[in-house]
Amino acid sequence: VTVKGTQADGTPILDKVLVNAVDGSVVARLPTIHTAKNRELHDLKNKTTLPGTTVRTEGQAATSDAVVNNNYDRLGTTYDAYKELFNRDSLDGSGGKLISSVHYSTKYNNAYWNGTQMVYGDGDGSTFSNLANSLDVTAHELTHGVTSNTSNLEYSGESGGLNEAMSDIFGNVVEYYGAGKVVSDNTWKVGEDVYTPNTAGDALRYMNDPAKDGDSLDYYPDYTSGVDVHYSSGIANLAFYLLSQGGKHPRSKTTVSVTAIGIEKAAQIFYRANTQIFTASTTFAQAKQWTGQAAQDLGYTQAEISAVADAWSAVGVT
Ligand SMILES: O=C(NO)[C@]12CC[C@H](CC1)C2
Ligand SMILES: [Zn+2]
Repeated sequence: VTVKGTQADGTPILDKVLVNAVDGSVVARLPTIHTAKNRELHDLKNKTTLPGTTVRTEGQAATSDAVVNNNYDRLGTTYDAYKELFNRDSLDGSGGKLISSVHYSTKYNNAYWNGTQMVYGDGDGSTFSNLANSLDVTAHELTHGVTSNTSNLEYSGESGGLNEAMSDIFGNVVEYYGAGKVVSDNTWKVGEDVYTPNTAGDALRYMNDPAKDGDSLDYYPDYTSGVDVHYSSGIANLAFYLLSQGGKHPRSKTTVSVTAIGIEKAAQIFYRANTQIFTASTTFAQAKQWTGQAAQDLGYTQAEISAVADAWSAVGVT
């Protein structure tokens, strides 16, 4: 591997060449490895016509807007997590741009992926503080981009719940990575760093006890097609939590006891399933089958493969 140059942000552009050991001649040149994070930040200045004014691109210095700088940094951490944990180079696996627009509308209590880019509201200061400052929200939105480039889980019905769950799951896996690969209560809370700034300890959603938010599902038999995808996601969120940490259903909807395999192995299983096996119409039952397949493909032990099935059984996916 030779260094062919450096990116705008100083990271090396690597050139992989195959060299004849006898005379040193180059036999073959392999594709250049993308190493840039490819960030492109826009300021909507509280309007709604995307993408807004370009205010910071990859390698550019910090601006005078802390929200822009924070989101730029969160995107960097998310890029790094996907590269280090899953060897994924950006949304599309080949260095695709990370386009992010902040200050969307006025007092907007939401953030979303529009099929091409991430969009963040400032929050109203009561329900949410600025959502662009949050690592798990940023990684949640970027993961919608990963999902749209891979399984492309349809954003309705059971696949829609799985789509939202992938974003909650990897949003928190990235938060775990950003915390120095340390699991804490926050690892299982969604949006806790920007949700209700005047109330400590609460969160938008709770992966370890989804029903705690008053709306999310934690048991597949309760699922109906009319349930919002942000609530049916709780079924898969809880399965991921139980697979990572072990234990039983927090509200005793089942008595299945799940053996912990740890968050990183659970993340590898769900990442491989979402990016290599899931289809756009994947159901919860297929998610159970295909996360089990992913664990097998990864060469995990029979006990670990069984733990995957147990985690889904624990949330009523038989
Ligand atoms: O699902 C979402 N975005 O795609 C969110 C998750 C946290 C904010 C509120 C709802 C954004
Ligand atoms: Zn979402």
